Amino acid sequence: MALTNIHLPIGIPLDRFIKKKQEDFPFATGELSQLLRDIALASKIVNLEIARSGLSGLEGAFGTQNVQGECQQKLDILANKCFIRALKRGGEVCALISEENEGVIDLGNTQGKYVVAMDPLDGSSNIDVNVSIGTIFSIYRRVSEVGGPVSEADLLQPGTKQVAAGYTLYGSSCMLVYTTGNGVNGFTYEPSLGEFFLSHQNIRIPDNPTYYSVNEGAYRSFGADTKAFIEYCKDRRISARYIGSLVADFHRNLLKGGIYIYPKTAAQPNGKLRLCYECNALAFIAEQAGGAASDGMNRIMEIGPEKYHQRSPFYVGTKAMVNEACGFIDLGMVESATRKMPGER
Ligand SMILES: O=P(O)(O)OC[C@H]1O[C@](O)(COP(=O)(O)O)[C@@H](O)[C@@H]1O
Ligand SMILES: [Mg+2]
Ligand SMILES: [Mg+2]
Repeated sequence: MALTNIHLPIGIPLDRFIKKKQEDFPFATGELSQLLRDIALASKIVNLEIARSGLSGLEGAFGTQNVQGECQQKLDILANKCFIRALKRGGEVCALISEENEGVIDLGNTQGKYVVAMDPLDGSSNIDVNVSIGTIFSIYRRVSEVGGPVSEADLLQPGTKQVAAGYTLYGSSCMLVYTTGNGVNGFTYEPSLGEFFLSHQNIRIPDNPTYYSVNEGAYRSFGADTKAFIEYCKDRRISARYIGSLVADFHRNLLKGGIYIYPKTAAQPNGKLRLCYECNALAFIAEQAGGAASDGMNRIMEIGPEKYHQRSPFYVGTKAMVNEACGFIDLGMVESATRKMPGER
């Protein structure tokens, strides 16, 4: 029986939901379930630190740069430490890659079956201004021998090999949204009980796009195809929304319908976002919710990563919109701003 047909009551605690879902896999041994709980635990701690960062002196820059030359914020560093510590102590993860670390973080858990790629804090430019930010994670089964050394191949797997992925959104409420390949579910954090509860069951992205999200401040550096697609969205009176936190922009479009775009530009020929710990996880969620994700030419999850921090242009959201955006790129037509959809008068 298809898993998505099993309706668990709204409000079920995350722990019970994970347990129930595990029961559907007779051969499951519980490691992935425990790993998801470890991520939920770290998310609760980070959520608390974000909420009081204005009082605890955790706002502002840490004074260091990450491998991408970006100034690391204190909360980038804190979130990174929280997740690394929770995954190390959880024991299920042997190694991970993080936006905030150049190389592989070997957790010393040689018996760990899983590896993780994570963006511990997404939307860093919004940290100090009380705008929604998030954490993004992708989980893979290691390909090297359990008990042996971690290999580069463990961390450079295509998105199609994800066994689970998701994000935590630190916004007006804290939410954890994830998939294990059987639909997408969202859990809202209840601070007074210290627990996540099922609030958004079997999320499906609406087919009808309500929003398009792109940083139009960079419009002049976009290619003709991207400009044409934006004009096309305006022609269709689709509303523009751009928070500048990928997780928050993605989450809105996931619930309301729409597309998030971070295209290649003259200055960033591969775009800005990172394939391994930003694009792949959201692509998995989008596809599991009936949407799509592309780099403009290829399905994001089929791209074989060559480097931990490699960037990729990113088009994600409502399937028809992503296909349309790719259509503009295909044809690379300048005049496509007036192009009509097939069958559209
Ligand atoms: O300011 P820009 O160029 O629009 O970039 C905003 C994008 O960069 C990001 O902040 C990159 O992520 P990090 O904050 O994790 O580095 C995304 O969250 C966001 O969508
Ligand atoms: Mg990010
Ligand atoms: Mg980040």
